[in-house]
Amino acid sequence: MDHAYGDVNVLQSVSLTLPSGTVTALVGPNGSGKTTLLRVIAGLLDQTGGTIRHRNHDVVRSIGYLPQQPAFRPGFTARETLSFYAALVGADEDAATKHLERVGLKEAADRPVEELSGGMIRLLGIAQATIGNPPVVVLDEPGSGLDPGMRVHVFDVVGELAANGAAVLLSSHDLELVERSADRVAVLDRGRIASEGAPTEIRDCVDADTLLQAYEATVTGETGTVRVRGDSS
Ligand SMILES: Nc1ncnc2c1ncn2[C@@H]1O[C@H](COP(=O)(O)OP(=O)(O)OP(=O)(O)O)[C@@H](O)[C@H]1O
Repeated sequence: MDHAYGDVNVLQSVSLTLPSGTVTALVGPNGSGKTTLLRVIAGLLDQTGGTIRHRNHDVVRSIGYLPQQPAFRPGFTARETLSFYAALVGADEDAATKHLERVGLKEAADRPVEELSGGMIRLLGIAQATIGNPPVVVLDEPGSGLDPGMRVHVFDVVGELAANGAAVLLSSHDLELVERSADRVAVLDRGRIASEGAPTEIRDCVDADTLLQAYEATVTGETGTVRVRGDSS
């Protein structure tokens, strides 16, 4: 698939298969197009070329999505917020409570969302993305802003979703955690998939010992500079 913002091509000939029961991690430099790709897959942005095919048609909710910066309407508690989303997808209050517990928000369930920390908001976003058990779950940097313990927990939760049959696609800059937890890795570089496969395959491709080494050998560009495509004027 392709995507362009105006006449700036940001995704070019990206082809990705998300098998059920697996976690695929999308990694790549800042500005490489990860968020754009996740938004296209989630149906929030139109692709300018190509097709997306889903195998599951008979479900109330086909895709769950966590945006990079989740935000919730103030004035409601975490539980009320999630119950609202549960009702939208035909799930009940118990499901909302279960999902809050799963992401570690049991004790914060009755706090208004405006009193939650940034990390807690992300956890609520993950609960929101997974309620109704969508067969495809797309998470934009689910571990960002979380403490190390919580980040590992979130990757464990993601692993459980896959174990229950979901196809999960997440973006992350935490290559160590990705190497440990993801079944498959796709390296996006300047809008193209530069490498894709199991972490061991990505490493073997460039004869690297770690995913980080493989990543450094795969992506182009200088460390410390962000490549910007297009003209903002
Ligand atoms: N709404 C927009 N209009 C125009 N250009 C955009 C828009 N959103 C993103 N871009 C550009 O598209 C490119 C890819 O951005 P994107 O947010 O998809 O990257 P990313 O890989 O998710 O980056 P990061 O790791 O920093 O979150 C960048 O060059 C960015 O400047």
